[in-house]
Amino acid sequence: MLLTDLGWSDDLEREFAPHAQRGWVPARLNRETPINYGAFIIDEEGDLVDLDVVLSGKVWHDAANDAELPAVGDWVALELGGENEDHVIRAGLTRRSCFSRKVPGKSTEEQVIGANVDVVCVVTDPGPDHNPRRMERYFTLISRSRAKPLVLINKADAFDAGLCESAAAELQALSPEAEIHLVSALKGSGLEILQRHLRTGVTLCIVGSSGVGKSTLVNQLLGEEWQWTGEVNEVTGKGRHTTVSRELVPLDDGGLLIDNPGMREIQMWTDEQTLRDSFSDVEELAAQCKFGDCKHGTDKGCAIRAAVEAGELAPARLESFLRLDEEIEKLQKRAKKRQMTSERRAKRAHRVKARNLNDRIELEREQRGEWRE
Ligand SMILES: Nc1nc2c(ncn2[C@@H]2O[C@H](COP(=O)(O)OP(=O)(O)OP(=O)(O)O)[C@@H](O)[C@H]2O)c(=O)[nH]1
Ligand SMILES: [Zn+2]
Repeated sequence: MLLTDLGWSDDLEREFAPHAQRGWVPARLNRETPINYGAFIIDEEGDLVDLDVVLSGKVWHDAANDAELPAVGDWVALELGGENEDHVIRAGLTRRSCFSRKVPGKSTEEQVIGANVDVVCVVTDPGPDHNPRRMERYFTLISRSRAKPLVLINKADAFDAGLCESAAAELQALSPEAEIHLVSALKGSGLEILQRHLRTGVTLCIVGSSGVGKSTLVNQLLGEEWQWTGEVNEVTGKGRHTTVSRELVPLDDGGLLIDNPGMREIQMWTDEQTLRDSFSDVEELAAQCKFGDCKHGTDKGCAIRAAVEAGELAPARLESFLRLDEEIEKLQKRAKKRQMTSERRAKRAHRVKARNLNDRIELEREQRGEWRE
C-alpha cells in the first residue's frame, strides 16, 4: 500500500518536508475516541499499520476551538514512540476540506464529521425521509465543506416510480450541481455509483437519517465480515452497531469511507442565515398574511394558521417558527460566550508560553555563568 492510497498528495508532501526533517512520519487519523485517536501509517515494508496515538500539548493549545483539533480524516505529523512510549501527534497538516455539523444538544459548538472529505454522500428515501428543507441545509453545509455533493435516494424498489422521480426532481432543483440518483441498496443498485466515486485516494463520507439504508449500502461495500449490520435488535428495536465512533476505512477496491454508525438525525452546524433559510417556506406563507404585523396567533387572515388547519404545514414547524427570533438570539449569545472563552484560553496559553521562554533564557544564562543574584 502507498500513502497515495490513503489520499496523500504532492501538496501534502511539500507541506510535510520540515516535519520529515525532524524524523516525524505522515499519518492519517482514522478514528477518534474521547481519550485518544487512531492513525494509519505506511511502514517500511509498505504495509498499512493502525496505531493508537495521542495529541501533543502544543497541538491542543494551538487549537482555538474543538473544530480546529485534529479529527477523523486529518493528516498529521506523528512522532513514533519507542517501546512502551506513546506515538505523539506533533502537528496537523492543512485541511483540503472539512465537513462539519452542530453538536447535538444545546451547544453551538461545531463538530467535524470528516476532514479531507472529497465526496459527501447523503442517503435519503422518496417517502418518509424526503425533506427538501433539510436537504437544502445539507447542500449548504456540503458547499461550505468544499466536498462534492452526492445524493442517493434509496429504497426506490419500495416506492411508486412517479413518486421517486418527483422526489429526485425536487431535490435536483435545490442544487443543480449535485449528483442525484435513485437506488436500491436491497436490490444491489447504488453500489456501482459509490464505486465509481471511490477511486484511489478519494474519501467519501456517508450521512443521512436513521433507517434510510446507510448500513445496508456500507455492508455491500465492505463485505460480509464487517461489523455493521442492518439486522434489528429484538430488544432495543435498533440496528446492532458494535461501534459508536466514526471511522475512516480504506476499501479493498480503492478509496476510503467515513462511516457514521449510530448517527441519528443530523443536527447541523447552523448560523443565523442557515436557520432563517430553513424556514423560507414559512416566511413565504407569512408574506401572505392579511396584516403586515401578523403575530400568527389569533390574528384574522393568518396564512400560516390557515396552512396548519389545511394540513399543509406541521403545527410543530409553526411552533419552531414562532420561536425563531428567540433561537437566533440564544445562538448569538452562545457564540459571544464561546468567543470570550477561547480568547481567555488563548491568553492563558500565551502567558504559559511566555513564562516557559523566560525560564529557558534564564537557564541558558545560568549555564553560561552570567547569572547574578
Ligand atoms: N425496500 C428497501 N428496504 C431497504 C433498502 N435499503 C435498506 N432497507 C431496509 O431499511 C432498514 C434500515 O436500513 P439500515 O441500513 O439499517 O439503515 P441505516 O441508515 O443504517 O440506519 P441507522 O443504522 O439507524 O443509521 C432495514 O430494514 C433495511 O433492510 C432498500 O433499498 N429497499
Ligand atoms: Zn400570520
